[in-house]
Order: sequence, then C-alpha cells, then structure tokens
Amino acid sequence: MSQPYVTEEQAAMTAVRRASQLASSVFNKLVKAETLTKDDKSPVTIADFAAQAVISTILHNAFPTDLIVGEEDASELRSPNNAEEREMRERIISLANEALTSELMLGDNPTWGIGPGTAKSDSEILDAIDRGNYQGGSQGRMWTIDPIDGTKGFLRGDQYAVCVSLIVDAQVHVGVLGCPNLQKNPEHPEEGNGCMFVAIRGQGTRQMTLSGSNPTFVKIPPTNSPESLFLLESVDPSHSSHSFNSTVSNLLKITQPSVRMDSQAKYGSLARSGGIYMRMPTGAGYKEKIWDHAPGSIIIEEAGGVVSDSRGEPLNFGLGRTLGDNFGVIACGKDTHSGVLTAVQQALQEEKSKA
Ligand SMILES: Nc1ncnc2c1ncn2[C@@H]1O[C@H](COP(=O)(O)O)[C@@H](OP(=O)(O)O)[C@H]1O
Ligand SMILES: [Mg+2]
Ligand SMILES: [Mg+2]
Ligand SMILES: [Mg+2]
Repeated sequence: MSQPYVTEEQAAMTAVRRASQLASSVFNKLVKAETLTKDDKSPVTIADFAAQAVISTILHNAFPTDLIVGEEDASELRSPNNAEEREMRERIISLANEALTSELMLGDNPTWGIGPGTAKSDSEILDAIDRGNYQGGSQGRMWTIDPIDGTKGFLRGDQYAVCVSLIVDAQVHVGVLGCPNLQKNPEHPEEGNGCMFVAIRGQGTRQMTLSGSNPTFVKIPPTNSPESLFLLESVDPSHSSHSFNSTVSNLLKITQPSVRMDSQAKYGSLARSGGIYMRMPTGAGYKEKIWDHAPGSIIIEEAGGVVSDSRGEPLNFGLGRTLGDNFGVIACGKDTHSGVLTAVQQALQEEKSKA
C-alpha cells in the first residue's frame, strides 16, 4: 500500500515552490531595485496576495472538496479605488499567472491547474484568494496557507517563509515550509540559501532544496549541556516578549545569545540545528493564528521535538482561525522540554510577584 498523504505532500511542495519563486522574484524586482520608499509595504502586499492565489489554485485543483484557511482575503482588491490600486491588482494577477503557467517540473501534476497555457481569469485569481476564508474547526480536512510569513523579514531581505499545512480532525498531518533566504547548510554557508522543510505525520521531517532535490532527514540534535543551549525568538519585540525570554534564559543558565529570526524559518532551523523556540505574549488580546504554527509544529514533532503552550498543553488547531487564548508557544527537543516548562513557570511566578 502506498504511504498516506503522499499526493497531498507533493501538491503542497509544488505550491510552496512556485510561491517561493514568486516571492523571491518580487523581492528582487521591487524591493532590492529600491524603486520604493522605505515605508512602502506594497511589494509584500503584492507578493502575499499573488502567492496565496497560486497556492490556493493548486490545492483546490488537487483536492476540490478540501477547505482552506488562508491569511489573506481579496475584498480590498475587488473594488480598487484609484489607478494605483488598479495597477496593484493587475500586477498581482499577472504575477500569479506567471507562477502558475511556468514549465512543469518533476513532481508537478498538470491536473493541478499549472503549466504553460493554464492562465486564469481575473475573477478566478480573486476567487482563489478568497477560497482561504474558511473559519476553521475541529472536524474534517482543511489546509492552512500563510503565503508570506515574516512580512517584516521579507522587506528587510531577512528570513521569511511560505507555509502550508494540511489539518485533519484538528491534527496536522502534512507541513511544508519554503525558506528562500535560509542557508542550505549552516556549516557551509558557501552552499547558498534556499531550503524547504517537509513533514508527513509518522514519516519524519526532511530538508531539501526549494526544487525538491537532495532530500535528507533532519533530527533535532540532543542537548548535552547548558552550553549548547540557546533561545530562538522573533525579531519583532511586539510579537513575543524578549524580556521574558531573557529571564528564562538566566534560569536555564544559558550562556549563548538568543538567535533572532523572522517567520517559521525558526521552526526549520530548530528541526536541524536545535535551540529552544520561545514565543510568549507581549500583552493581552492578540491570538496566535493557526497558519503561523501548524506547518512548523509538525516539522518539529517529526524531527523528534515537542511543541506546546506555556502550560505544556498541545496547541489546539481545531478552535477556528486562531489558537484561542494566547498561552504562548514553546518548541524544542524532547529532552529539554520539561526543563524549559519548569523555567517558564518559575519566570511567570516571578513576573506575577513583581506586578
Ligand atoms: N502581537 C503579535 N503577537 C504575536 N504574533 C504576532 C503579533 N502581530 C503579528 N503577529 C504574527 O507574527 C507573525 C510573524 O512571526 P515572527 O514574529 O515569528 O516573525 C506574523 O505573520 P505574517 O508576517 O505572516 O503576518 C503575524 O501573524
Ligand atoms: Mg504569518
Ligand atoms: Mg503572512
Ligand atoms: Mg500578516
């Protein structure tokens, strides 16, 4: 019998590869070329929408009855208010079509709506974006799409990730992360950037190039001493508390500085090189989104790690578009998780007694 979820994995890899190429080309054409002012966020908006259209089109053609939870929605594109907005919409549609119609590669299936001659109409592209409007839930099959995760990193030329997962009955079964700016091999930077992490439940985590070549299984390395430990955290201090992390770091007697990195590239990096990914809320109100953690969580679990909230509870992907109340996210190797949880509880107590 063939392994389960192999077609799902292949469709997700095809979608992530095409969307990653699109994102890199938008960066090279629009951001690097410095045709924009520093605060202009339009390249990331263009790349976000076009990449979601590409991924959603492929997933929908491959699995027409599956539901999709995507970060973006096309309502603002449907009624452009001025020439600038009309131009942006045209750019999005043509970029999406460029990515969808490029030559078929090994693993691509022409019935997925891709390859030369498959250009879509404007309304098909907008509908593909809007197909990501499912509200989520605990039953049945649904995909998550984060077309560009780490939008701030993308604009800086730092890390970002194209992220897709398949959730069945609230459990993640397939996760794919495309990381165009992540080193292929941190020990050999000369090998260049661009990797993809792929996991199917029960079948391990693999790293490969963005085109799917050189797949190798990755495992979180064991932590033999506090000296080998380090924290992984967001660059943006409003996304997770850097000060809480430094308290935890002291409690764990960590001597190495924290590694700051945008996006779910953190999960990919952890899966192959270790570390402790800590994401504690900076204030009340924000709810973590399922597309920001579902693909990364299976990449970690299948690499031999654990992902939980700050209470040690598993993340619940069946509550809707968010993870519900924000109790933070902790991801690390199995051997370090209980020690980290104890330190987190202690740090929470210390914070409480100071307040
Ligand atoms: N106040 C907040 N707390 C936690 N996460 C937040 C946040 N505001 C935005 N985010 C999320 O943080 C993600 C980036 O994660 P990181 O901090 O690890 O780079 C963003 O994804 P997008 O860039 O896809 O919008 C966004 O969903
Ligand atoms: Mg995101
Ligand atoms: Mg995003
Ligand atoms: Mg966003």
